[in-house]
Amino acid sequence: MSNPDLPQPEANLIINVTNANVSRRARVREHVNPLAKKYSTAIAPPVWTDIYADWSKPLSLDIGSARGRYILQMAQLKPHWNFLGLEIREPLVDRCNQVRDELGLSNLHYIFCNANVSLAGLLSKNTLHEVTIQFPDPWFKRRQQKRRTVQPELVATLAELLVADAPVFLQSDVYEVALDMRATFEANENFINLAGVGNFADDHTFPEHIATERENSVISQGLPVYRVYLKRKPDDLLIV
Ligand SMILES: C[S@@+](CC[C@H](N)C(=O)[O-])C[C@H]1O[C@@H](n2cnc3c(N)ncnc32)[C@H](O)[C@@H]1O
Repeated sequence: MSNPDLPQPEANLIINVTNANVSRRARVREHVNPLAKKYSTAIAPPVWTDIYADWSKPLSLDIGSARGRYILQMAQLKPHWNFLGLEIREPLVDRCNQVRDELGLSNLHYIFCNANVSLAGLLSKNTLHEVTIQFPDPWFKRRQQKRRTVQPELVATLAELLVADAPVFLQSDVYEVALDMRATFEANENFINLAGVGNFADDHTFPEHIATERENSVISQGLPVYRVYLKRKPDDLLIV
């Protein structure tokens, strides 16, 4: 596997991500353990109306936003939406918000936090319109799998925060991780796998998608990507 922190091919880059702001890369650790004590405290939610120019726009959440390029581009492609990235490596978040400011984007924000600890307290119920979890850290060893981002508690939180019919898009190049993410969402009765239970999604099922950094790297190496596309059930079918 290539190191996602190294510069990756940018064949699909169509949006304003200048060489200047791409090349000033923050130095960061490759992985952090989300179960470490220093990541165990939930952060206080910001005042959202201070963060976004228009908080009434639909909100798209990217969990594990890393260097932030995916939502940086999506925020420019879809100015009628707000975009939020959650990332556990603080220097990346600082750099992302700096780039956001340089580009003057008022519909984009990144927060340093452990999503597994902080997400539940960050947003109110039914305020989230879309979520993406793309190429999460794989944590291959069995004893380390509790460190994976997609856990039943996170999925239950998302079921509460998402609006009815909101899309959920998951991707991984690691088959076991994709299976695990799919099974964890399918085990929660508030989500429907649009490809049918036990299936992965076809290639381009998620609307208006721009490839992430990791996705570009994997595709350029000719490796497979496993995708899961789900929807949060309508409210009248919600199980609480
Ligand atoms: C392999 S990178 C994928 C980056 C990006 N989504 C992409 O597709 O290019 C996974 C990211 O998730 C972050 N991460 C891991 N656990 C996290 C957690 N509990 N909360 C927030 N971010 C987390 C990691 O620091 C890393 O930046």
